[in-house]
Amino acid sequence: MPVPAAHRADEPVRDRADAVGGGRHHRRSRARGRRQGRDRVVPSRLRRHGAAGARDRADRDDHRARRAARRARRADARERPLRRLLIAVLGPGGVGGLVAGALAHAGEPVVLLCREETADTLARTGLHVTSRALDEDFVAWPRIATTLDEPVDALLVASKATTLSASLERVAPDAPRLVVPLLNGLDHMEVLRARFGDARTRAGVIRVQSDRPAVGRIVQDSAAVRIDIAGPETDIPPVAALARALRSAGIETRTGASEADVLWSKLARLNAIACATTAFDATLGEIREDPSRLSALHAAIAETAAVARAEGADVDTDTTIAEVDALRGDQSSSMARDVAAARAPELDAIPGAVLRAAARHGIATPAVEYLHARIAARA
Ligand SMILES: CC(C)(CO)[C@@H](O)C(=O)[O-]
Repeated sequence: MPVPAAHRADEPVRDRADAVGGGRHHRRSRARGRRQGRDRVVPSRLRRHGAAGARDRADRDDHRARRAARRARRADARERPLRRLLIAVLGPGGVGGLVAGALAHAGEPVVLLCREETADTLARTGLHVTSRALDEDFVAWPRIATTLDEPVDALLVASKATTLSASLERVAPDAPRLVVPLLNGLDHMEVLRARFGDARTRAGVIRVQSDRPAVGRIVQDSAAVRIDIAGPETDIPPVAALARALRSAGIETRTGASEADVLWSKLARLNAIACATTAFDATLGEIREDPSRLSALHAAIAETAAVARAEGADVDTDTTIAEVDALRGDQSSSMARDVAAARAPELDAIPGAVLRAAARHGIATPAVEYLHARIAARA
C-alpha cells in the first residue's frame, strides 16, 4: 500500500486526519494498547489506598481527559471542510483585477480591496475579464471590500507605486500572513517591510500586459501571464499554497529566484519598454521601424542590465533584448497610457529607481537619462 503523504506545515488546507491516512491506524492500535494497560480492572487485592490510591485515581482521570480531548480533536478534523487559502488583492486595476478575477473564477476565496467609489460598481457588476493568456472571457465575483481587518493567508499588492501609501491604509498591518507585491520598481519593498515586517514580505513581479479600460473591465492581451515570487516555497508557510492557488487559476507561478533577480529582471524589460514607448509616444512596433528609436530602446536595456548586475542580479543584456524583441508590435506600456490620460506616470518608481541605483554604482546611463528627460517634459 502506498504510504500517504504527510501533512506539511505549508498546507493550511489539509485535514490532518485525512493527510496522515494509514498512519492513523498505527496510532490507534498503539493507543489501544496503552488504553488496555491503563484501564484494565485492577484486582481489589492490588488496589492502593490512602494518598497513593488517590494519586492512581487522579492519574487515570487525567489519562481519560486527555483521551477524550484527542478524540474530540480527531472528530473535529474529520468534520471540518477543507479550508482553502484566503487571498486578498489590493487594487482592482489591470493587474489586481486580472489576478483577483482569475482566482475567483477558479473558485479560490478572494477579497478584492478597492476605493469606496469603485467598490459599489464592482459589487454590482463583478469583474468582466477578457484574457488572451487564459484564453477566456468571464465574469468573476470576488468579495469586494474597502478595508481589510480580518486575517488572510496572503495579500497581493497590485496598486500603482504612486498610490501605494494611500492604498496600504486600507490594510491592518497584522491582517496578512504573507505579503507579495506585484508593483513596478524597487522602492516599494522598503515601504512594505516597514509596514508588515521582513518575515512576512516576499518580492514578487508579474509579467503581463493587462489594462483596465473601465471600472470592472479587464483586458489582458499578452500571450502569457507569469508571476515570480522570490525565495524558496518552504520558509514562509503560505508561499507554496499561494503558488498552487495561482497555478490553479491558470497563472504560471515560479518561485525560488533571489529577490534581486526577480525585481531586476522585470525592471530591465519594463524600464526600457515604459521609457521608450512613453518618450516616443509610440508602440513597440513603431519603435522597431525607426533605427534611432530602436537603438535607444536597446541601449536602455543594456544600461539597466548593467545596473542590475552591479546590484547582484543575474540579468543578461542579450536575453533581455531577445525577450523584448519577441513582444507584440502593438504593445505599449501603462506609463504611456498614464501620460496619454494625464495621470501621474511611475517616473520615480521605474526609471527613477534605475537612475538612483546607477548613481550608487557610478554607472553611466545616457539612454535612460535621455528618455527620462523626454517623459518628464511630456508629463
Ligand atoms: C512587458 C512588460 C514589461 C510590460 O508589459 C511586462 O509585462 C513583463 O514583465 O514582461
